[in-house]
Amino acid sequence: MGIGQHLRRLTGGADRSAPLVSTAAPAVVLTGVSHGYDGPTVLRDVELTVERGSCVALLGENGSGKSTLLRLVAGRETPDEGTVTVLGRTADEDDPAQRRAVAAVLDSGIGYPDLTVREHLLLVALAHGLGEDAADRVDEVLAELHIAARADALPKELSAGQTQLLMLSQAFVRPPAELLLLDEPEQRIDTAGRGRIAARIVAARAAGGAVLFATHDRQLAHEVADRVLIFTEDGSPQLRPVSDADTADD
Ligand SMILES: Nc1ncnc2c1ncn2[C@@H]1O[C@H](COP(=O)(O)OP(=O)(O)OP(=O)(O)O)[C@@H](O)[C@H]1O
Repeated sequence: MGIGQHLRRLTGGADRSAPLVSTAAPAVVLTGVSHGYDGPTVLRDVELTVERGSCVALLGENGSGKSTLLRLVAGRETPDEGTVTVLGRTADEDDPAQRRAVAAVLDSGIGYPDLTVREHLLLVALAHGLGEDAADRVDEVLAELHIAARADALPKELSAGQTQLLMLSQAFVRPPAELLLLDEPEQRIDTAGRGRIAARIVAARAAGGAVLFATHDRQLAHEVADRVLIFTEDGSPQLRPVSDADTADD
């Protein structure tokens, strides 16, 4: 399938008449959120507000619930109890207004095995309305994240780190997101690449976006976040200033 067909499938059903996302509401509000799967409760009575222009790093050991919280905010899961609102609306990844406002990189699955790196990014740029500026924007992001040399490669031809860079590039090639959700963006990325990702997160905040990201890299948290949400075994993460990042078990 070519990029044109993918684009028609991606945008064909979009509801362009959807009301604009509220400009006054905080980027994210969790109220009394509890959630679990088949076993013990993973998140318990979570309260969290993330304002626009701020960045919260989610810290905690493996299995403590960081990805679960991100999926709830992305509207990919519905909490067992409580409410999750994004820009004033109930979190829902199928809400067209939220699809425009939220950029989420939560897993490493590449969407289109038959599209090259450049075509992936072009598809995202066009789907977000960049029109005739799309190709230039793609070139900028390819250069900025140092993957231009692999622009014509298919996903199966990429290294693990290059795959991660492609995933992250999709969040940066579109117009600045009002909310950026990243699950361990640093994974499989070399030191220089981590610096470039840190710069991108800082730029997203400076443009007025909110950022929520899970990480095992406390240094990255110190560089880009203003607060940390420290996950513990009891499922009730604690919000702290970023200066407390080193108290997390991770
Ligand atoms: N789809 C699922 N079905 C059942 N249990 C799940 C599912 N997803 C996550 N879990 C469980 O929920 C708990 C929290 O998982 P989660 O992925 O949120 O942790 P995490 O903090 O992101 O971990 P890591 O640092 O390893 O990525 C774990 O015990 C995990 O096994």
